[in-house]
Amino acid sequence: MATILNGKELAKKINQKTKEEVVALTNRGVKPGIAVILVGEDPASLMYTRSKQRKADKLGMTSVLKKFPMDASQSEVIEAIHELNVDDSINAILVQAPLPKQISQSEVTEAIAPQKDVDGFHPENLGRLYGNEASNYPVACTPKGIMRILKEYQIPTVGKRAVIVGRSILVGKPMAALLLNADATVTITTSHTTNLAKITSDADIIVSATGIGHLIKSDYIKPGATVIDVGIEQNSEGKLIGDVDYDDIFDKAGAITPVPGGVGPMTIATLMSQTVELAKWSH
Ligand SMILES: Nc1nc2c(c(=O)[nH]1)N[C@@H](CN(C=O)c1ccc(C(=O)N[C@@H](CCC(=O)O)C(=O)O)cc1)CN2
Repeated sequence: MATILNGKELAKKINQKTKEEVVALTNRGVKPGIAVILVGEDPASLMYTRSKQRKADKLGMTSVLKKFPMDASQSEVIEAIHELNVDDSINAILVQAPLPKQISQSEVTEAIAPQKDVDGFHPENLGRLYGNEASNYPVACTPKGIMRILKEYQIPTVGKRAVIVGRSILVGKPMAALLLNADATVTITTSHTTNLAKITSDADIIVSATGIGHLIKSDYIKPGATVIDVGIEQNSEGKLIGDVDYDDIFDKAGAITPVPGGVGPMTIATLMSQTVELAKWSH
């Protein structure tokens, strides 16, 4: 039977610490501030941006939401980013993904000042991550949150085989760098990889981030493997499911993150704690 890696509980602990740090910083005249840019009306994105704002408010930070219609131009969005880049009350800026087709994720990301790039997607910050620089730069929140889960549950990475399914800038690529920096042997695959099950069943740690519901079944894992599920979608019955067929692998895996309550809450908790770090580094 697998150990359940409870991201929701760990996120609560991290949020409590973040709250204390916000109080301490605010008393020193530095109130951390986050700005979220949302383009369009995608229901999931609306929910996530609201939840980021609510959490920031609850933790005592300044929070700003800049909403643009679905047909907004890239230059309008970049203009808003330039204003936030020079706004001293804002330490962290993020543009909610996915974006409509007329807007390039990489161009808007590059417009964000690297020292305010709380998502860690700016090429300068990705370069620092791949260069394994020691500290003081932001890292993508979902992979950083996953590393915190591994640490909390004392899951070793040194010398272990890790297989990542998905190669996005949001999860797959930064996850690979973090695991490499933690001395794991890393393979990046995608849902198109030939003989995917053969590769994943060699892994001590699997991180799946494809958005394909129940892709990872028991024949994809080796006994005792740690399985991290980043996928999230609603099935035909309206139930939230992940990339991993939880019931199918439960007796075979060593540890597993549930959906919901695993990686998702850690993404938001890491976003908040990283906003505080950016505020500290800026002073
Ligand atoms: N600019 C960014 N865009 C997106 C990111 C990101 O890190 N930066 N990640 C995802 C969406 N996301 C945050 O933005 C996110 C997704 C899921 C959760 C979460 O807590 N999920 C819950 C379930 C919630 C539900 O009821 O639907 C869980 O897993 O328990 C938080 C944040 C894409 N865009």
